[in-house]
Amino acid sequence: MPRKIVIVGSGGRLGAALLREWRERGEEVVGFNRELLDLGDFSAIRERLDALEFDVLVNCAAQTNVDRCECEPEEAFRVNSGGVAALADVCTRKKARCIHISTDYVFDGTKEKPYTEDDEPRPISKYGESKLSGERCLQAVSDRHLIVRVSWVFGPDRASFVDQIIQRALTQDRVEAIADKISVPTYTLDAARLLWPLVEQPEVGGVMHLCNAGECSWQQYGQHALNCAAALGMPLCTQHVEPLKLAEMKNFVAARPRYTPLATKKFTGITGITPRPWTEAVEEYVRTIPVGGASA
Ligand SMILES: NC(=O)C1=CN([C@@H]2O[C@H](COP(=O)(O)OP(=O)(O)OC[C@H]3O[C@@H](n4cnc5c(N)ncnc54)[C@H](OP(=O)(O)O)[C@@H]3O)[C@@H](O)[C@H]2O)C=CC1
Ligand SMILES: Cc1cn([C@H]2C[C@H](O)[C@@H](COP(=O)(O)OP(=O)(O)O[C@H]3O[C@@H](C)C(=O)[C@@H](O)[C@H]3O)O2)c(=O)[nH]c1=O
Repeated sequence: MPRKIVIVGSGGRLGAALLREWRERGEEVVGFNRELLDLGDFSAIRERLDALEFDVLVNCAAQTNVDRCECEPEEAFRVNSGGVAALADVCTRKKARCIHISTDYVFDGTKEKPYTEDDEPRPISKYGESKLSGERCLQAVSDRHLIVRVSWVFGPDRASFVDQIIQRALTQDRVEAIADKISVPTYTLDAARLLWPLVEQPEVGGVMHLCNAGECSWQQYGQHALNCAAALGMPLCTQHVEPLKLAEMKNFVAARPRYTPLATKKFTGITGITPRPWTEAVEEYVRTIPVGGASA
């Protein structure tokens, strides 16, 4: 029987990539962007989705502005937790599977080895708390549903740290990034390829970590992006990313965890696939950016 897939958050960085990539594979995929479906409007969620037939719903929508979540926790919980509960309810009633995207920010970052799915989440920001609460809403209704935690998402559908750092180096002599905060980038086009086997395995539920391989600081991530841009002949004003300390980021409202690489052993055990290194993914992505500069 052909699968019908709904993507919620199809206007975002990850959701837009999943919609396009999976449609290109010939899959039947319907997307809801924020205009079509507001996650804070629980009755609209019921009305829109009850009227649709689908087998799998992938939720990529979230309030992802970490500092805004800290200042507006009610909105953060309404969208990142209440909205997820409403989606889970619709999916459970329709006997559809919900694949919900979550984050490395559910962890406090005090560990010294990559976080596994068995590690206890302990968020240190309202964003992290609201995302963990969303996970728990999903887990409360059915263990058929799947939570996929990703980290440092980048890709062609919305500018992110890679684009910002290249843009800065194209216009400024000095570029800085935080050197004492470590995680793993996740390329949206790789995520589209890697998530597909999980869509095809309805028996896989619970929590799963998924990101590219390796780990880096924000400075190393930015430095690699600049190395790739320089190798492509982009007219950079500087090719070096200077180190900053997390404690120096006085404009950050929310606390950020220091060390949140995600271990992907469980994913590899289930699918037989090892994600490629983040360095290769960044290199491929930077090649797609026009030589004149990154998108805004
Ligand atoms: N970005 C990252 O580095 C990381 C992201 N994640 C998680 O991955 C997922 C995808 O993130 P990503 O694609 O990068 O983020 P984006 O911010 O690009 O996408 C999120 C989408 O959700 C939409 N949205 C926000 N509020 C609402 C609402 N009330 N109702 C409906 N839609 C809403 C946004 O709308 P609009 O287009 O109007 O902004 C946006 O299109 C999220 O669950 C996020 O928590 C996890 C780890 C890292
Ligand atoms: C990394 C960095 C960011 N910034 C700025 C850029 C941006 O405006 C602001 C916050 O940066 P980021 O958005 O990259 O960082 P942050 O908001 O912490 O990003 C998070 O997003 C959420 C959705 C997640 O789930 C996390 O995994 C993580 O990717 O700080 C710097 O000025 N210097 C830096 O070195």
